[in-house]
Amino acid sequence: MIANDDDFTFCQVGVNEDKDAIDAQEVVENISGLRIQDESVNDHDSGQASGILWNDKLPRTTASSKEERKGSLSFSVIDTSSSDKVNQHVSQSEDENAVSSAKASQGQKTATRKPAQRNKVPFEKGYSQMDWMRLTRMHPDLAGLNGQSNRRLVSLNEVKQHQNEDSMWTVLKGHVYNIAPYMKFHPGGVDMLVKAVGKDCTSLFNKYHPWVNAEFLLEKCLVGTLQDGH
Ligand code: HEM
Repeated sequence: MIANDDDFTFCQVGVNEDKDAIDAQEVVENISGLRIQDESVNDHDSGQASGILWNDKLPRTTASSKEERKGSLSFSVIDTSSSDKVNQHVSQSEDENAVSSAKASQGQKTATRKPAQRNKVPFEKGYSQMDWMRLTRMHPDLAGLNGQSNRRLVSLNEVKQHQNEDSMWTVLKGHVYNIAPYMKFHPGGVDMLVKAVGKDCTSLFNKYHPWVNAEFLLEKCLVGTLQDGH
């Protein structure tokens, strides 16, 4: 039954071991900060919530030092793919659940791994990711469209012209967003996000966090689609 134990290691947080798998899963889905790996929305949500919980106090570091730390891990996954995120989350919940039980099976590799240090900045009061989600629900025009359609084609030249306080446009994966409203909510900090303004930030975005579901996060900031060939 070791294999079964491994399958549900992170489900055991606060869960009676006698419960069957379905019960355990229900409980896990109700615990804030634990990830739910099958749904992109929840994936994104949990990534944010747990990220806030874990890393507020960590100092900001450069991308290269982040890589060094990752390289120093006994774990062989280096890139920041979604599966890496899953392991970080599992690792965290297992830490909280006294990993020191020292099971040595292969599936427990993640349990002994310390969560990677991250470059997150503490969010200001009122600027948590939950606050952002609330704002996206309540605000009538985050993109600043003033009635214009967000289905129009936008040239890169036009993107470059929007670099002021209220209107900061960027291109991400072919979509044009006004990220001005998101600035203070960005968990990586304003200083980082400001680098995206007026240009295509796709490669920067993918460098730091390819797992982030920006299509969902910035849905209400959509201004248009980047015109082919600018
Ligand atoms: C344009 C859309 C962007 C969105 C929606 C976005 C969103 C996010 C989110 C949700 C996180 C938290 C990730 C997590 O907890 O796993 C994050 C962290 C971060 N972001 Fe962004 N971001 C964007 C662009 C950028 C850009 C262009 C840069 C770099 C120039 C950047 C740098 C960072 C850094 C350094 C972190 C902290 C990384 C970490 O937690 O390890 N972001 N961002």
